[in-house]
Amino acid sequence: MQPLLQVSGLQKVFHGQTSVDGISFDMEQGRCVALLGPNGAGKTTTLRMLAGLLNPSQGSILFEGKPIGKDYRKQIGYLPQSPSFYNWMTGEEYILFASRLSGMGRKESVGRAAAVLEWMGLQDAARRRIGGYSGGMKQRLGLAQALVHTPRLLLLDEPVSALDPIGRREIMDLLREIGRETSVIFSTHVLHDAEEVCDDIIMMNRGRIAEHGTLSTLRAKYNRPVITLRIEERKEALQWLETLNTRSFILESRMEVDGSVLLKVQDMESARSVILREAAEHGIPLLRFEAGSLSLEDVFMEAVGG
Ligand SMILES: Nc1ncnc2c1ncn2[C@@H]1O[C@H](COP(=O)(O)OP(=O)(O)OP(=O)(O)O)[C@@H](O)[C@H]1O
Repeated sequence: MQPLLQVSGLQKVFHGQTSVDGISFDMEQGRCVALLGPNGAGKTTTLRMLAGLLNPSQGSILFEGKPIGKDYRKQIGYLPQSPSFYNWMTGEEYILFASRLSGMGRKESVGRAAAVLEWMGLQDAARRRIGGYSGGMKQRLGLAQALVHTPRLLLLDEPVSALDPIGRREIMDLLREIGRETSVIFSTHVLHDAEEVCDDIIMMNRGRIAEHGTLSTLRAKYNRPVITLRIEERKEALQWLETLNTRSFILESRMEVDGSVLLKVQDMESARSVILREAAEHGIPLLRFEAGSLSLEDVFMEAVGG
């Protein structure tokens, strides 16, 4: 099947500074893709190029196999990071305005605006001025605006980052629903949000793709055994921990915020038996011993060099 989107060597340079540095990826129809990365990674710039709002310095974007052209804007819905609204308009007027801008006829606009406002839970507020909406309501209105013309691809720039926990939950629940009906790319710097709604993750850092794959392939790829250990802070125990760090079966160790030590090990079975045997022999007061594997959070931190 032909990918919905084929991005190849996409680059954006602003005043000699490269913000997006030759990224390439394909996106299948019906997928939800999270563009995940820290501040300044190039997510907004990428989304603006994908939305056709910014010309790439180099590279190409093919939508259903064709270069993006005049009609492309009708195929996509875009919600910018900080959408601005006309506060004097009512929600309904704004959505009708957005639908007309996207080329829909008057009659069709009216029906579709009502449907999308209801879907976003704004039917009761539809005749109120946007100036009186909460942050969460404005974001739902932004989603309604992006969805009103039934786009084939929805591009959402950090749709939950400015919201309080309740607003965030509302939008995340809606995103999961929307993802069942439409292909979605949304940017976030929060891994948990990406995991919650998306099938695929593109990890960006410094304008490049650091990792790309489905959640399960990324988890499998980085499925390295780790042991988390916490001991009572006694001199002999701490000395033992220091010697442990120098052993060849430990690939890497890191202190966690709660005082635990996270040990990436070569082989779980042998590492576990050595550590437990030595702890028993030396009478090390273990407070925590946990055998597991790297979380996607660790993968993300590794990929972005955190
Ligand atoms: N219009 C512009 N002119 C000059 N530099 C820009 C412009 N837009 C973005 N940049 C720069 O490009 C880099 C990437 O910015 P971008 O906003 O795409 O990152 P981001 O991943 O979306 O980050 P954030 O989460 O902070 O929004 C940054 O260094 C930014 O300063």
